[in-house]
Amino acid sequence: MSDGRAFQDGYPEDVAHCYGCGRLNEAGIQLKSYWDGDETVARYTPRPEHTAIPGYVYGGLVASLIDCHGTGSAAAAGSRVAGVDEASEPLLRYVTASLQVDYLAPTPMGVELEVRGVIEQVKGRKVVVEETVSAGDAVVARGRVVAVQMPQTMTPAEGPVETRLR
Ligand SMILES: CCCCC/C=C\C/C=C\C/C=C\C/C=C\CCCC(=O)SCCNC(=O)CCNC(=O)[C@H](O)C(C)(C)COP(=O)(O)OP(=O)(O)OC[C@H]1O[C@@H](n2cnc3c(N)ncnc32)[C@H](O)[C@@H]1OP(=O)(O)O
Repeated sequence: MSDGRAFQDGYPEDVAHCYGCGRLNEAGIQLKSYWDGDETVARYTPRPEHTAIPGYVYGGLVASLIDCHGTGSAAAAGSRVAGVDEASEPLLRYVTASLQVDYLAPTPMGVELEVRGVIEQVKGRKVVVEETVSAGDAVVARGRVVAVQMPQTMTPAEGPVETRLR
C-alpha cells in the first residue's frame, strides 16, 4: 500500500482469515507484504512449530510464504494496473491458481527469511509472480504463483469467525 500499510492490512474482514496472510487469524502466520520499488517484499521469522528436522524449516511453511506473498503481490499489482487507489479502495481479490516451489538449500531456523516478488505478468484476471526466499545471503527457495481474481461464485462462508475458522 502506498500509505505504509502492508497489502494484507487492506484485505476486508471477510477475506482476512487466511492461515498464511489473514490478520484476523491468530493461529496463522499473518504475513505482511510491501512494495519495494517495482518488486515486493515480505519478511518472516519461522516459529519453533515450523520445524522440519531440528534446526531446519518445514518446506510447507516456505511454500505458504511464497503462496501468500504471491497472492498479496498479485492483489497489489492487479489493483495498480486497474487504477485502484490502494490507499483508499480495497485491493482486488486474488486466489492461488498455481503454486510452484523449488527448494534450493535447507532453510535454517532462527533466521529472518526474506521473500521477494517480481511481477512477471498482469493479464486480464491473472497475475504471475516470480519469487525467491532468502536466509541471509543464501537463496533457499524459488517459487512461482499464478493468481486469478476470485470468481464471484467463491464467496466467504457466513457466520461467526470462530465457525469459519473451525
Ligand atoms: C472488495 C474488496 C476486496 C479486497 C480484497 C483485498 C485483497 C484481497 C486479496 C486476496 C484476498 C483473497 C483471499 C485471501 C486469502 C487467501 C489467499 C491465499 C491463497 C490461497 O490459499 S487461495 C486458496 C487456494 N486456491 C483456490 O482455492 C482456488 C481454486 N480454484 C479456482 O477457484 C479456479 O480454478 C480459479 C479461480 C483459480 C481459476 O478459475 P477461473 O475459471 O476463474 O479461471 P479461467 O479459466 O478464467 O482462467 C483465467 C486465467 O488464469 C489461468 N489459469 C487458471 N488456472 C490456472 C492454473 N492452475 N495454472 C496456470 N494458469 C491458470 C488461465 O489460463 C487464464 O489465463 P489466460 O487468460 O492467460 O488464458
